[in-house]
Amino acid sequence: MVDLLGRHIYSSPQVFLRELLQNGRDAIRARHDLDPSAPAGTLDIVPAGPGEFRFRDDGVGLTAEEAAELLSTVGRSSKRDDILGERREGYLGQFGIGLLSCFMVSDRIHVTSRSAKGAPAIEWVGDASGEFRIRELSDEDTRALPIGTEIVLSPRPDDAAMLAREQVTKLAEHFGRYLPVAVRVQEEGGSWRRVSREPEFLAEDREQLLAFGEQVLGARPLDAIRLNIEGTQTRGVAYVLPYAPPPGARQANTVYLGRMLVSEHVDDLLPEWAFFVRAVLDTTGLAPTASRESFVDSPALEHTREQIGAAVRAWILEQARAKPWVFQRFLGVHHLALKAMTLGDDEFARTVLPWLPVETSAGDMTIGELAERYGGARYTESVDEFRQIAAVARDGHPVVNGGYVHQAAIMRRLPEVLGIPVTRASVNEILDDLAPVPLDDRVLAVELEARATTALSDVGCAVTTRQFAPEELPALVVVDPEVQRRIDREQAKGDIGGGLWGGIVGSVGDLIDKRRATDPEAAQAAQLCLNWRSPLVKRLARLGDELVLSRTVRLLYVQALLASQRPLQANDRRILTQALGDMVSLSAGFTDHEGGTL
Ligand SMILES: Nc1ncnc2c1ncn2[C@@H]1O[C@H](COP(=O)(O)OP(=O)(O)OP(=O)(O)O)[C@@H](O)[C@H]1O
Repeated sequence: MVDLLGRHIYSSPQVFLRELLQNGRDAIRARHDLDPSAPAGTLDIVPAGPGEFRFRDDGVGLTAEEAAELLSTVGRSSKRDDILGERREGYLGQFGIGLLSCFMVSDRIHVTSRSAKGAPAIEWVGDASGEFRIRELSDEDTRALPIGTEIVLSPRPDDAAMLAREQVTKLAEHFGRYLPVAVRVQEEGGSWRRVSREPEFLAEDREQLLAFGEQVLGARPLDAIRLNIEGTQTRGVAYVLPYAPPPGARQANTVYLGRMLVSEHVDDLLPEWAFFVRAVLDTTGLAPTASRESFVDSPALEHTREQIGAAVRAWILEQARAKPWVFQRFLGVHHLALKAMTLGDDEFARTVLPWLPVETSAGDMTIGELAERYGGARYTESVDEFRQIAAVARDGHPVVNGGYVHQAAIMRRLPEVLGIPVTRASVNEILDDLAPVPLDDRVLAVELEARATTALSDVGCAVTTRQFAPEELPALVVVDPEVQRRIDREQAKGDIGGGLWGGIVGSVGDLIDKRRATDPEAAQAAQLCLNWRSPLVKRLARLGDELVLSRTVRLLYVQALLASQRPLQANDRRILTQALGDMVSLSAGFTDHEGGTL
């Protein structure tokens, strides 16, 4: 029996105290059902020390007949509706096995009980081998006993610590601190220490509620959302975490059943997306499993989960509408969760999206501000594209960086959800977007393009000239995303060498080459665009010295690569070093071809 309980039903012998607390609390409840004027109810625990462990309640007690039926038969319970087989409302027990958990810490269970129904008191003794005996006490002995039940356990030497004061006090607090009856543990000198109290997580006072949240989370919560799900009589609070939980961390919600602790790690009571809150709840309408450490998956549980989700969602909407400062703090910590929520929920998206900040080429702003100021938006699919485009995007048409997690998907939803027109900005369009060189300068510019393209012939980069702001930016490198991918693949091919991967990567590259042969525009995809507004570029166009022009163009190319925040490849670094060396030699008037790099 002990083995069965310990290994298959209960996770730890500690639960014996939970089962005793629960039986005591149910007995008090049953006495009140019989007699509403009965005392409020007390559970007294005398830890084992010099004497034995005693647990006393002033509940309904047991008659000889009840004890024989209920205590001596596994699975018999007075708290179950025998016709429906369901737990009776207001009671915690239902399975008829709880008392047996005491065999995990003691070989013998000794029960003395006097029933509120007026029968003679009884003594019931059961031992772990399955033997039990029961006897009725004399009238005199019955009169000497208070109404209620006392359970005495004699610890096995191995389990002595489990029944001693320190551990018993800890367990009584752990499981029973919020029971709606007085739970007391006897101190060394004989006085009583009360461990039960009103649940802080149901406190009316907000400050008290937040102070308790701080104890639960180890840091002050961003806010406390009160929960009250009437359908399953579930009440409590959801604390908004002030930090982002580690990815993949399981939810850890604390749940009480009829104010008795079920678990501090319930992970299926909240919707999955609500990982940024931690709930502390009391329920009476959900059914526990036999181990009493989680809840049975049922429509009631599903309903509760949905209702909690709705409350958390309503809280977010309320902050977005009425408390922008709280919403900003929330966003700072949980923006990923929030973005994910807007993808699947239109109504939520409609309210929250205007408040969501985005990075644009005209600075950070919210989607609402973007729509108000510019009437619409352009966005990129990647951070890389954004960097290239942002450098030259005109003020009237800012571009949103869609490269962050969920951002591009959110941008695509704006027309449908908020009616804001949105277009995808692509690198290919940038050059078309830029102003052409003035007519008077065209000839000079075309000449410069040809000379500069020759200077960069080894890197395969065509050069164009356009006008754009700011004039301090002399050049831009514009790389078609497909070309960028190809460059990366070539790089990978070089790194990997032959072998299987080299072969696969190589054949993908070949496919692209074939496409390019039939698509002349694609071949032009990587370009260096010189800024005709830059005084440096204009001077360069009038420069007669081909060598200085070539080295300057190569330096501008590397500088433009750096400006687009792309890491330099080995070849780019070689160009930089060589061009710098050459420039130093040239400015020193050094023209000897033998020793230098010229
Ligand atoms: N302290 C007590 N006072 C009065 N009756 C009790 C007491 N403890 C147990 N009983 C009776 O014995 C029955 C069996 O108790 P047990 O703890 O084995 O199961 P349970 O409380 O009914 O259900 P569960 O296994 O879910 O705890 C109870 O239904 C109750 O009627």
